[in-house]
Amino acid sequence: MGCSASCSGRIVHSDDDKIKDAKIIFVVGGPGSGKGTQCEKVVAKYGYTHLSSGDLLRAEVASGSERGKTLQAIMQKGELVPLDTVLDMIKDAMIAKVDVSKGFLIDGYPREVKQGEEFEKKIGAPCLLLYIDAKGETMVKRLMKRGETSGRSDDNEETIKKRLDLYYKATEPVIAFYSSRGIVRKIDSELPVDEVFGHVAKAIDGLK
Ligand SMILES: Nc1ncnc2c1ncn2[C@@H]1O[C@H](COP(=O)(O)OP(=O)(O)O)[C@@H](O)[C@H]1O
Ligand SMILES: Nc1ncnc2c1ncn2[C@H]1C[C@H](O)[C@@H](COP(=O)(O)OP(=O)(O)O)O1
Ligand SMILES: [Mg+2]
Repeated sequence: MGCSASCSGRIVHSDDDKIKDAKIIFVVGGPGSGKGTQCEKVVAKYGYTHLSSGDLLRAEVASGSERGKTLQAIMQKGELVPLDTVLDMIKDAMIAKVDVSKGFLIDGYPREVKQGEEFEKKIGAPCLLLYIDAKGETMVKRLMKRGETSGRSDDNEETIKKRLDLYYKATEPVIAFYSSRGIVRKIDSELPVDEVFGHVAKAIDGLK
């Protein structure tokens, strides 16, 4: 299903089939928990493709497009951008890389259960969810520090508080949703970066 014979008679898999069959890892955790930090290390060790929804959105903002301006206003308030926007961006980015990718780290998505459901309808199922867990006060401290140099308009005290509240309300239920499927690995991100990565690597090595 979903395959078609090309003119030469070879079986051709559509882009949709290829991304559906890719190895997909969701990386979920609060703002400042260390998702991006760990993803970089996974890329270095395993060669997976790192797709951060936040980075994709910030690239759109940086392009100066009309859509980028709308997105910027939402992100500055610490709110979630519309589901379709972020899912389309992720899907396009996956299609662009699927032929050369060993697997995908989807960082910062899903941010709510509905995003997970739509991802599975339009793309495919994850084989692992890395739950990067840190205390609220740790996340705030890290983000305030990151804000000194990040240039991110959402790394300020007021927006950080809103992002954290939204994380607890909307994103934590994502973890319960996937726990029942047995694919969640909880990673203690209070530890030093390399120790955190030791646990991340163990979770990835446990994949078939
Ligand atoms: N295990 C850790 N210990 C101390 N600081 C960390 C750790 N992981 C990340 N950080 C720092 O916390 C900040 C947020 O990390 P980042 O990876 O950008 O988080 P996220 O992508 O989840 O928002 C960064 O400045 C990073 O250097
Ligand atoms: N999956 C998603 N759905 C809706 N909005 C998203 C999103 N991912 C990112 N955004 C928007 C809202 C976030 O507050 C902002 C920054 O996201 P991020 O870079 O993933 O933050 P962080 O890495 O600090 O957790 O971008
Ligand atoms: Mg990040």
